[in-house]
Amino acid sequence: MKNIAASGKHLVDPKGDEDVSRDSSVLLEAASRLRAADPKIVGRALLLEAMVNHVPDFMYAKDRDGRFLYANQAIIQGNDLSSVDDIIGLTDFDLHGEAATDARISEIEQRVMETGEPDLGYDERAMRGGGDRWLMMSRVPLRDSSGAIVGIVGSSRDISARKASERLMRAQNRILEMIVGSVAIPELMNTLAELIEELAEGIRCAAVAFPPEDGIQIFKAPNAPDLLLPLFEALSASSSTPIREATARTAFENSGFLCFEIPSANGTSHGLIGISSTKNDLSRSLTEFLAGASRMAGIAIDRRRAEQQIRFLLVHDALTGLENRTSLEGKLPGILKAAELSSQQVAVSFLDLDNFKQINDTFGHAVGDELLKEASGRLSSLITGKDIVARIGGDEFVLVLHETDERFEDRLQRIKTTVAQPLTLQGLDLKVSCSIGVAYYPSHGLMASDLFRAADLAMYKAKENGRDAVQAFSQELSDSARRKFLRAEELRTAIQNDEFVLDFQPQINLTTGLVSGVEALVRWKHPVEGILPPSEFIPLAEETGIIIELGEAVLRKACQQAKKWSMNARHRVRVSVNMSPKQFQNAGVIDHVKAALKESGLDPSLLEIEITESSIMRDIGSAAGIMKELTDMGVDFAIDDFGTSYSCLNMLKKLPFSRLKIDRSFIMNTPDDEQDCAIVTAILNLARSLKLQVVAEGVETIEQAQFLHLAGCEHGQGYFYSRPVGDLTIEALLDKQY
Ligand SMILES: Nc1nc2c(ncn2[C@@H]2O[C@@H]3COP(=O)(O)O[C@H]4[C@@H](O)[C@H](n5cnc6c(=O)[nH]c(N)nc65)O[C@@H]4COP(=O)(O)O[C@H]3[C@H]2O)c(=O)[nH]1
Repeated sequence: MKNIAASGKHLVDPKGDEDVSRDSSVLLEAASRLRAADPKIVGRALLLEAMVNHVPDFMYAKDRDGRFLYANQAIIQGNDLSSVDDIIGLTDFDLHGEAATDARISEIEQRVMETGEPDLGYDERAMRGGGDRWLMMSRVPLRDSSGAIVGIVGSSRDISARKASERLMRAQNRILEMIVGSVAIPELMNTLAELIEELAEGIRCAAVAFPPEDGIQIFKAPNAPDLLLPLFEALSASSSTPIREATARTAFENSGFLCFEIPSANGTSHGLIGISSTKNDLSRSLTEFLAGASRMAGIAIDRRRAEQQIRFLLVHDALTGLENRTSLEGKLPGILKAAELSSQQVAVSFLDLDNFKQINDTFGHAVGDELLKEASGRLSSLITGKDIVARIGGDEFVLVLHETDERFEDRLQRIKTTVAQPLTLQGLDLKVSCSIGVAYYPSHGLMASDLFRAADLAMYKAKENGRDAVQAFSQELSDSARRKFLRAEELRTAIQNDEFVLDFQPQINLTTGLVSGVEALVRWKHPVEGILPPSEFIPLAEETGIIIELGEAVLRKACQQAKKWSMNARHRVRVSVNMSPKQFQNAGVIDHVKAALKESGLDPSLLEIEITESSIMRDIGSAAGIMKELTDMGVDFAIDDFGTSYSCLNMLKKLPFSRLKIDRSFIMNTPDDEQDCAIVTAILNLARSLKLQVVAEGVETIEQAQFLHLAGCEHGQGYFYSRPVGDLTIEALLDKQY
């Protein structure tokens, strides 16, 4: 019999038969029954012991003083003991020292014994195996045959794995919450690092983020070692993301950290999470969790950045990063209020790049975008303090300037000059001027909307006056805008009242001297002002969009007249009709032409449409589509005013033109001006090699006609042959040819 009486405790010997503990009546009973040597009971006792020893849970019995009466094999092995004898008579304090006191084991056991209430299913940290080991404890009172509580029976189960996965789950939920809550990136990274450190004892975590601008942000959880810091700080702030990532990864790995990338939706990296453990190797479930957590962190950062971007775009222009109209309209009333209180002036100016549309159309949108960014940069560098520069549309900017020592007019002139400095974009040398209109608070308006209108009007005036200018608002401007508005209304009514008539100017075959075609030219038979030339109303019609309706009316009239002429073989002649850029770019253009041909019954080969280069340049692809559909029907196309705008010779090759009209400005000074003669000759050569016929416009003298004929030009049009005339005069002219 083994006695541990040396420790001064009451002991029981499981094999013993005489020296027994006072509190061990249960076992005494069992012993006495065993003594009776009932083989059945002995067999059952052995079976019971075998069962208890095979259970993986920890099972034990203790006496009222907390001394082990019995412990199964799981406990024996778990405490590095060799046999049950080694534990009998010991207390948890004997086994685990202060840890047992801290775990308040005897307190709980005493309560169970005193109250008789079992203590079931409580999670407790295990006293052995590190802080991550958890047990689920159950304790019930141990009673003797009389029902008296003589000790406690307990069992516990290792739930460390479940606890670990619960921790992972909690961490995962926290990350999900952060995704949903769109938390700020530093908070996300710090929380993430802390969550990771809490997952298991001995984990150290540091995280780095690569902000889109450049540089690096470092986040450390409490246990992350400082040794990583100097390495991260050595990272170059200006390096690109791949370099930052590679350097940070090396820093982590050199310090024995395992690295997880925080991927972004666009395939780059938001940052890295580095992790190491001072205790054991990282478990598989933990590394899997970290890989998942990094991906989730990536989603959280993507989401946060997208939200920031949306918030930014609400008040900023995406291309240039300048404030947008919403922001401007939000701020201006406050600025005006402050100006009122301080009796200051404010300048509200509209700035528009000259010929931007043409540059965009000619060189493409990429160049146009670069130009806008460059102009925005220049404008931003010129404003100070509370001034605002906003982009409110295509190439339209608004500047809100406060009073300074420099006069507003001088500042705006300086801004105009700076914007117009030459620049090189995608290998192209450009110089783009700008037009500025300005209105002053309070003299030109008290409300933001009035000032906007006034500045806009002034800007249009600057454009009208030849661009590259600063124009201040004035009452006269307002009056003329009003007149313009009324004129546009008049134009609309004129279309309803059919006040437009056509004149026709013959085009002459320079070899035969015969009429080869006529150009239809519109005139407004104004009820009060008499016949008005196109220069009086076409620009306004184009500006207001009225040209589309007007153009349709002209097309119909021209087709009807040509049809009428074609009924008489002598008068059969092709009619050229001008089509303005807005009309040509209008979605219904093909239908309009088809309708005019169908209504009149005109043979399409007797219709030629004249368009200018600017009509095409905006979208060569769509122009090609429109032209193809109409040329397939038999309609011809001529390129009008050739050489006067940004020409793209490539388009001549690509688009189905049959004729090219040399602008009057090149013919005007021939044959005296050698340069003009050279240009005309060059155009004729070009047309010849592209198999295009040529019409020279504005032929006024016999010398010009002779020069053109000798140079090989097939057709001429101009006052030398005939001014634009009515249909009857054309008929008379055609009759004369027979
Ligand atoms: N100095 C001079 N001028 C000559 C000579 N020969 C012809 N012209 C003028 O030059 C213009 C030729 O038409 P355009 O270049 O298409 O230029 C046209 C065309 O761009 C536009 N236009 C005329 N009718 C229409 C129309 O129905 N629709 C559209 N969209 N534009 C039209 O108005 C412009 C001016 O038309 P018009 O005043 O009729 O002026 C006509 C014509 O009268 C000449 O020898 N010397």
